[in-house]
Order: sequence, then structure tokens, then C-alpha cells
Amino acid sequence: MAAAVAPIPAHYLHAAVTLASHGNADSKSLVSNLPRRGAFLGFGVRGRGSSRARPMHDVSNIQLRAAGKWGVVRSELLNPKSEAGACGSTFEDVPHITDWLPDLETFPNPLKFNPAYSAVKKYFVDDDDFVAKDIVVNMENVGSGLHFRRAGPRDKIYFRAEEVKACIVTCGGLCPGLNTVIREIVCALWYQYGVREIYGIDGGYRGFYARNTITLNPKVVNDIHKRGGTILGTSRGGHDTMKIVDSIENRGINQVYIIGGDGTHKGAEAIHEEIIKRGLKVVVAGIPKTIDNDIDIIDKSFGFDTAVEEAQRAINAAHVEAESTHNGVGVVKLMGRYSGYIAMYATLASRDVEHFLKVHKESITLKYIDPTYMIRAVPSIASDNVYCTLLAHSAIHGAMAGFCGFTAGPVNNRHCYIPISRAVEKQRHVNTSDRMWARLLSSTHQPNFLRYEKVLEEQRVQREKDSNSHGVDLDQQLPGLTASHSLPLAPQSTLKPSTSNSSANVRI
Ligand SMILES: Nc1ncnc2c1ncn2[C@@H]1O[C@H](COP(=O)(O)OP(=O)(O)OP(=O)(O)O)[C@@H](O)[C@H]1O
Ligand SMILES: O=P(O)(O)OC[C@H]1O[C@](O)(CO)[C@@H](O)[C@@H]1O
Repeated sequence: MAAAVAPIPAHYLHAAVTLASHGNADSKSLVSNLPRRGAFLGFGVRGRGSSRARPMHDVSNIQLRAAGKWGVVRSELLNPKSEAGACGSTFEDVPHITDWLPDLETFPNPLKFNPAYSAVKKYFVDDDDFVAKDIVVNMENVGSGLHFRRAGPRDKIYFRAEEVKACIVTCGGLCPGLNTVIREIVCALWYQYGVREIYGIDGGYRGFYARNTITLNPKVVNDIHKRGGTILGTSRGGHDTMKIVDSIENRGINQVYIIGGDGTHKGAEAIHEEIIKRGLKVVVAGIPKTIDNDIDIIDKSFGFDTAVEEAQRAINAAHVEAESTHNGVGVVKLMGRYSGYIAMYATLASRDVEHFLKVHKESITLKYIDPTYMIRAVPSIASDNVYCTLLAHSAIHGAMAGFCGFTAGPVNNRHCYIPISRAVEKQRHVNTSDRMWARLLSSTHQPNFLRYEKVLEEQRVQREKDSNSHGVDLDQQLPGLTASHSLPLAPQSTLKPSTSNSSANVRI
């Protein structure tokens, strides 16, 4: 039985190669202990509405109380509303429809009269609640760092049910859970806020001006969460800001729910800015979707857990194939673009990996499995379904409360409204110098690929210890690799069959 390589450092992470399994998970917790004593947070921040500054005792859910009055710098409507608070804290707020339409009427949130929700103690979120991006603190910097507006229903809303005309669009690649988000936006608008006009945009951004809309209601979406894909269709390209906003204006749409990845969100930001320029009473709400998990700030994107779960099936198959053959090697290709998270988590979850291709100058039997499109086309698993529900609810509560130009998502497990510009500022990718990577290497008994010279040195020492007892020349383990390479997959070209799900005999 031969062994194989995984994971591969971030910039190479597209394929995970699997084989022999190792146990020995590193169970160290990533999160350091939070201080037990209460921390007094008295911030001088501005919030919507006003309340007294109070001490807070739970730094994992910091609720920042406003000390001053709300104010908007109208000349800077298109920039993120960033506020500096005490202790080096920054409050990155999202736009609000009153920023450009200051005299809008407000209405009581109908959830007050909803039998399910009215029983909940303190159901409405305080307007001046924020969530800390970094919750691991030491006593000297408690409360510092970035904070985002907490998501959730507000007691006052800016839309009457009968005036709402909402639309939903899905863009970019497929991702498990898309249909669940669509379903929950429709059902929550319908049942929680009494909205009756909800439309689906057919086939991504270009559907705004090139296609007819699809009428959505709870009956139409009832079972769609059990299916993969998106009932609305999706596409890449076709973003024409002017045409899209013309279509929004002409159709009288006033709530736009945009589900997509970073490209989609850049498009959403452009639509939001054009809406402000035209002074329309229209809110744009983003729901981050990416199987790659590369959207920064939020804890995790929906569909990711489903993708990792589904990847296990391919990895298991590769493992069985490899184990059943003399010198068997299984190679599994996984999606992830430049981020590498699916490969990393799938590898860590399965541990079906061994770190080297040992060179015995004999044939290996290589089985290559490409499950990429299968992984993103499946329906979402239970945990993703629940997550999608919360995302959809966060988005509609935010839109009904007049927030806009935001994307909704969990930050340290608390749902927030994040300015789109901030969410797409940079793409996240696997960090090969953080604890998770170290955990992965240790759990799968792999060397630190980034310090190749050191690895070679360690091997040399090991070889001396082994005193040639195995008859393996370790100098030949990684043929063709120079110290500048970080990826010990020298025979990569031979490991890359042209067809998917193929098998090959490779001599190395
Ligand atoms: N910079 C941009 N400005 C405006 N629109 C954009 C921009 N980048 C991408 N878009 C639009 O967003 C849509 C989706 O973009 P893209 O294909 O990059 O997928 P994505 O949203 O990043 O999702 P995925 O994670 O699946 O790749 C396309 O319709 C594209 O035209
Ligand atoms: O749908 P397409 O155009 O084949 O794109 C595939 C890409 O889309 C994603 O699934 C999502 O961005 C990537 O992981 C993958 O590289």
C-alpha cells in the first residue's frame, strides 16, 4: 500500500489526496479562556436611538450601549459608517434607508402581535446592540477592535406589509442550501410580516432585465429545501447596474434580496449605490453564499458543512480503493478555488491521508475521483438548513427595519449586519500559519510543508536512526522537489489524469 498527500498548502489547495488513515485528533481548543471577572465597557458610541451607558459582563456577547445621539454624515452616504469608540473600539455600521430618506414613517413590527413571537421575552433587538468581531481578549484590550450591528427584528419597521414588493435573486455557482434560503425568505416575509408580493428573478442578475419574474409564495416553495440547486436559476455575468436598477424601479420593487458570493455582493453594492443616487425607497440585502467559504468576517458560509460531509463519501471511496490494491493511491479533487477550506476540513474530518508518496521505484495503482459538482449540487444537510433559516430571517428583519447595503451572517455565532464593502474587502483562504493548519498537520501526521529544508533535515536524522533497516532511500522520497517548492507532490503531473473518476497505473 502506498501513501498519498493531503492537504496541500493554500495556494495549491484544489485537490485532496487520500489514503491511509490516522487517528489521534488534537483536541486542544482554539479559543482561549475568556476572563471570568466582569469587564466594564463604557463606550462613547452613537447608536440609533439612545440609552445610558451600562457595564456589560459578558464579553462573548458584548452589547454596546449608546451614549450619544444618532447622526449621519449625509455627504458620505456611500462610505461605510465607521465610528470610533472608547478603548480602541470601532463600530462598523450599515446604511439605513433614512440616510437618504430622512422623513420616512415607521410602523410597529407585526411580530408584536404574532402568537409565536410575542411570548418571547425581549424578542426585539436593541438598536444599539453590536457584536464584537474578536471575542478572545486579554484584560488590557477588552472591548477594542471591530464591532458589527447585531441582526434581528426591530420593534419599529419602515415598510407596511401591503407596500412591500420583494424580489430574490441567486447568482454565481451552486451551493447546498440555496433553496432553503429562498424558501425561508418567502415564508418569513409571508408569515411574519404579512407580505404578499414576492418575486423570484430568473437566472441571476441578467434576469432583472432579460426575463420574466417568478411569483413566489409559501405553496410554491414548500418542498424546495429538499432539492439541490436553486429554483430560480443562477448565472455568472450579466450585471448591468443601470438596467437592473431601471428594472427594480419600473417594477416597483422595494426590497431586493441578493444571494451570492463575493462577485455577487460587489454587484449588490453597485445596485445599492445607484438606488441611493436615485433616492429610491428600496433596500438591498445580501445573503452570503459560497461553497468555498471564502467570504471574510462571517464564521462560515452556508452549504459548507454539507460540502464537507459529501466530500467524505468520495474520500471514503478513494480510501477503500487504495487500501484494496497493492500500492494503491487515491486522489480526490475538491472545489475551493483559492480558499482551500473544503479540502482542509474534509481531510481533517476523514483523516484518510498519509503524508508522502514513498518512492519504491515500483508501480502504484492510482484511483482519481472528481466529485466536485456532486458536492455542490446536493440538498443541504440539517445543520445547514437551520443556518439558512437564520440567515434568511436576519436578512428580512434587517430589510423591514430599513437597513440596507448589508450582508447578513454570524460573527462569533451572533448574526450581524455587515457592510457589503467590508464583507468583500478581501477573500478568506486557509491560513497555513494558524492553529487550524497546525492541528490538521498533527492530526494527519504530516510534515510542515512550508519549511521543507527542516523537514529534509529531520528525515535525514530519522534515516540515520532507522539505519537503513527498511531499505528505503529517503533522499528519493520527493524527487524533483527543490527547497523553493512547498508542495511535496513531485509526480503531480502524473497524478492528474485527464478524465475524472479514472484509474491509472503510474510508475514513479
Ligand atoms: N465587481 C463586480 N461588480 C458588479 N457585478 C459583479 C462584479 N463581480 C461579479 N459580479 C456579478 O456577480 C455575479 C456573480 O459573480 P461570480 O460569478 O463572481 O460569482 P460569486 O458571486 O463570486 O459566487 P461564487 O462563490 O459561486 O463564485 C455575476 O452576475 C457577475 O456579473
Ligand atoms: O460553476 P463553475 O463556473 O463551474 O465554477 C466552479 C467554481 O465555482 C465554485 O463552486 C464556487 O465559487 C468554485 O469552488 C469553483 O471553482
